Amino acid sequence: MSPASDSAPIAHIDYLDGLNPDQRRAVEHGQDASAIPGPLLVIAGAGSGKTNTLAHRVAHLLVRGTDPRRILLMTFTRRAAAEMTRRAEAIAAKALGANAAALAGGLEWAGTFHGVGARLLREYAHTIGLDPAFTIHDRSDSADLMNLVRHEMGFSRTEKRFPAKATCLAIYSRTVNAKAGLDEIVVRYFPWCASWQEELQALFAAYVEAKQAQGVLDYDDLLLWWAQMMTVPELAADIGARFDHVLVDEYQDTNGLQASILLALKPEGSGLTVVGDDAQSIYSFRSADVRNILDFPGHFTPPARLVTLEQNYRSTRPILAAANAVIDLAEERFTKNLWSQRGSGDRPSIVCVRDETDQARFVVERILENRESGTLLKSQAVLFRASHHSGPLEVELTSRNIPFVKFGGLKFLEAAHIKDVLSVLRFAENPRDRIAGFRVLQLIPGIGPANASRILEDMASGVGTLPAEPPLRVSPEDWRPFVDLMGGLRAGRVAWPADLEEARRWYQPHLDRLYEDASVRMTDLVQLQQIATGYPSRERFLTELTLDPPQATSDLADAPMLDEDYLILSTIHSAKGQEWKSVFVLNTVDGCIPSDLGVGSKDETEEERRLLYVAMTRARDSLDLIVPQRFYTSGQSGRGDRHVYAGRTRFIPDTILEHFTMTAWPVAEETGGTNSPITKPIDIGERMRSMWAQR
Ligand SMILES: Nc1ncnc2c1ncn2[C@@H]1O[C@H](COP(=O)(O)OP(=O)(O)OP(=O)(O)O)[C@@H](O)[C@H]1O
Repeated sequence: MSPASDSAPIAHIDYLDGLNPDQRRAVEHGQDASAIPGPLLVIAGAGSGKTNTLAHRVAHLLVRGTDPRRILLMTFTRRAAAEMTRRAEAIAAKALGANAAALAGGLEWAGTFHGVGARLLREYAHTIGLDPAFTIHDRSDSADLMNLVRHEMGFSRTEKRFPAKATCLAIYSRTVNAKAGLDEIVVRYFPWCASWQEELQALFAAYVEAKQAQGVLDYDDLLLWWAQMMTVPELAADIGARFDHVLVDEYQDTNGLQASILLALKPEGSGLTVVGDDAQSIYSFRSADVRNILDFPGHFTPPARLVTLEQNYRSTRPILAAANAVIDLAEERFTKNLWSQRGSGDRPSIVCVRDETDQARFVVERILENRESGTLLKSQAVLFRASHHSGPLEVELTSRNIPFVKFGGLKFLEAAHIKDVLSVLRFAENPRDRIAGFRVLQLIPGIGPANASRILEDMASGVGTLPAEPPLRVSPEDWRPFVDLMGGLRAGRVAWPADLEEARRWYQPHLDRLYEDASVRMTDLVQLQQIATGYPSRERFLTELTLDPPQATSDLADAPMLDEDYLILSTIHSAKGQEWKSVFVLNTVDGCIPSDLGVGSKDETEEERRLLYVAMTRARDSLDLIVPQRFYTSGQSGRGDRHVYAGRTRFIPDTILEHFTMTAWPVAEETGGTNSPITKPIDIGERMRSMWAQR
């Protein structure tokens, strides 16, 4: 098998016409070979058409006759998978015309690593000793179970404070995802927990046992179990043989486990395509390892073919030049400098403002000006490092009646009433799931933690069903409807999604009793029901909602709301893969980017630099980086105007300032000061220094 020659003349194929030569090389990789092609790594710089290229590659495979069911496509979010599928199928359908019926059934193996893992584990459950009805714990459920085990082992009563449940879970998760030893992870990332290593080891062993006894898997398990399954040669061969092509998007944000799964699926790399940009690797806190992408070619003999996409279609030249200057200061990377044909435009601005209140006022003013001159709110985005950075802006937007949607940080599924109803369904799906059962039982008047524990223990050691007679201190009127509901849900008395309606009806009186704002919460539950209609079964609903919860208020909105115009607020992490005409970055100061928490090690600092790069490369035409000069410190009442001064981010040192325009806001007249016609600050400091310059 010989890979397509890079110099081969490009044949005319209509649907590939819009691609540039590099994109086309990636799309057509291996098409001349009679066998499945060898591995391909596409390094796609920001805005270079990664999504476009991957969608065309999948479409091209379909057009050339690959069975869609034999394509495994893994993306970072389920939403990205859906979008990629839609685009690939549309391109292929257009190319195939009347023959497009062959696509029916579609790309059924498109999803996230976790989602695909969950599906394979259910299919192979019997072979690997797993209950196929396992339920999946989200992070907060996992932390609750960790806490329960921690408590049962007596660690919560130790004299010296044992690490909190969230820390325990973070240590556990890092260790398994990075495929590293506990000692290594503790010493490197959690040195203050070093004296607890033995206890942590015992805790994690008990946590794993508890999960198995209850038939639950946490997020990490979906990868861990899958990776373990792939170490059995017969299973690895069987699963690998189901797919001719395995394509992975955003490869820079995969972790060691994901890489090992991929290599086990396709040890020779045949049919393997991974796409990513090492300069945009920003998820190491989830154990993503930029080395995965850097080391990918060398896993194979001969090494994977490398195609690099460097033409940026998104940003104007000055924006790209500034972003290039920022990432140029980074250490190791594949990506060379991106270039753009998108004419000239303004250089990005660094806007100094007094504080966060002025920052919010500045942003709102500019956004409204942009709207006046024809840029929809939807084409503008405000990005920030941490969800809480947008607080003052949200206040300003609300008071001025400007609609906005916030990505990242919305905790719809963590709201108590949503969790209550989902727990009812989960408990029905898997009566061994103690965390779900513990939550649901305590909704019933008269049942507290001790009573709930006892009922669950009796269930675990007995027949596995709820007792028909009410437990002590519980009235039959409260108990019987619950037993009846659970029995019905277990037996599948009504079809999905009507069982969610049943659960909600049972929950209604409890909601009214437990919450003052029951009617507001009810609206959320109605929304949950609406979301449910999009899933084929209860199991798929629970699995996918847990794995890829709605990210933003817009994910939950009704269709009419989506037609309206609204501003986008987003954490930089959640802005990944998106683009807007006009982008504002809040708090471009040291302490925010890089975050105080992100400057422990050189690797962490490098990742913060990439975060700024990701933020900057989201902009098409205009980019404002805002630098508040001072921040009010909270929690210090009675001392008046307490604040700290902040400096411009270290990632934009003086040496690259030539790529930016420096401005200040408000200009003097707006502060009620002088009526100076000067709108840009004069560098008096420079004049002072030049007085002493050697001549
Ligand atoms: N061959 C092409 N010709 C014209 N425009 C293109 C081409 N390829 C991609 N584009 C446009 O470039 C922009 C960026 O594409 P896309 O979102 O696929 O980039 P990306 O590589 O995924 O970016 P990032 O990694 O920064 O999120 C889009 O507006 C897309 O329509």
